[in-house]
Amino acid sequence: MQQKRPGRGNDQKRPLDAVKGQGREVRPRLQNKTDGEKETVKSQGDRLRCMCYSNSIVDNCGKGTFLKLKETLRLLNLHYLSLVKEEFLGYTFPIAATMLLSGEYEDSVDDLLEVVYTGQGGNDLVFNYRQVKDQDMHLGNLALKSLKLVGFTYIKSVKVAENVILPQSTADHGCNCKRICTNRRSCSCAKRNGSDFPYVRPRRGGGRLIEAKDVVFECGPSCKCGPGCTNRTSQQGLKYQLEVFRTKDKGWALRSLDFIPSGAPVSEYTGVLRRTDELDNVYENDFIFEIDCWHTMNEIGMREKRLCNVSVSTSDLVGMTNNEEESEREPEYCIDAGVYGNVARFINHSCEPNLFVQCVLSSHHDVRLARVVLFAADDIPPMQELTYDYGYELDSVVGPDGKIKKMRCICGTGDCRKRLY
Ligand SMILES: C[S@@+](CC[C@H](N)C(=O)[O-])C[C@H]1O[C@@H](n2cnc3c(N)ncnc32)[C@H](O)[C@@H]1O
Repeated sequence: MQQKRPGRGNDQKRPLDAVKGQGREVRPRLQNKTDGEKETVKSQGDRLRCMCYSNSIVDNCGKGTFLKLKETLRLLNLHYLSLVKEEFLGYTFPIAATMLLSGEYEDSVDDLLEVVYTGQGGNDLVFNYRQVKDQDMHLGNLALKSLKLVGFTYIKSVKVAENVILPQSTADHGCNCKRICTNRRSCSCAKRNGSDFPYVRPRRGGGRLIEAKDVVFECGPSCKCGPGCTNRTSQQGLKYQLEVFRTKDKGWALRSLDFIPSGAPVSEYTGVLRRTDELDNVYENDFIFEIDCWHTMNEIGMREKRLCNVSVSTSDLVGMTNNEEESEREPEYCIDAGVYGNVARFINHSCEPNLFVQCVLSSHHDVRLARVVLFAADDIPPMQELTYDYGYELDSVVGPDGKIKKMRCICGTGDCRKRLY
């Protein structure tokens, strides 16, 4: 039996009643090497990668400034940790709360949006700053280790595996509108969405999805409209300042520092677009998202169709099958965010989520390879954990021993189903 992985599941039970933000996030990567009792971090090659808040980073500052800042931040950290002692009960200290870039490592790279953090120590500070030995697992490196960070590389858009061929965008996929699509009668992309635009118009505070749909057809590379077209909303990157934070019992999680209005796109789920059958014997990857758009549209398994009054014309779609046996099979493709991914990989499950999953087609019309985008299901106040319903079918997850695996859900909501799978 194949392992069922998160897909759109039951989140479509939450219709968007009425559809009523630039951020970067901190996520360092640490690759530990065990060398007998002593752990080391190889500085060169095994790089630590992170996305950072600009105000957490002081780059290339003079040595005096650097030391002063370091001390200030050390005190701030101590103060901060004493305030949040409760929250960090059970943690091994030190905990990395801030990361400083000193510009004193030969392999430091900072291209403004993305910083490659190369750890602490092992460089020749007196002579030429070159890396002369492996870094030890102490000081800042130890602080990162205590957060049990697992290595992954941040990618803003999906990476396609070598054996997956993404259909080319052709002229008949595109509309002929100029600059911004506004006429729902003449825009061919609007027509595919049931002769209307899926997003609220710009003059009404655009960029929010009006209702959850089986699939949203956005404008893409073959369209004549420009990048600012509202019908490209989910392609416009992160709008809200998102923060990866540590929970007491669910590991890492995601929240927003900004208010997010209902219907706003929060993040695409990025990772490597793979064939699902390649992952049949993979049991230790919690970051696989099955693209089950077609299955949801056809209520296959326990999936429920979207509550929308416009059905998608199948002539606009490719990748479907009329063969019952084939259609009952598990989704053919998935997004694997185990090694490459973005903030979305940190979003936990909730039985009463504040996000929902929306399949979006923009550069092609193959539903099996649709983009997976998370939208706000409600108005979400700042600092509230962001969650979606993983939609696992109970008893569908099997371990390497062939036995059904069960996982307790600890979302803590009133309607909690008590089991994740
Ligand atoms: C995609 S990851 C989410 C981020 C994860 N918390 C982390 O630390 O990287 C999914 C994993 O998070 C945990 N998780 C998420 N939601 C949960 C929930 N409601 N109850 C229990 N565990 C949950 C489970 O271990 C699950 O396999």
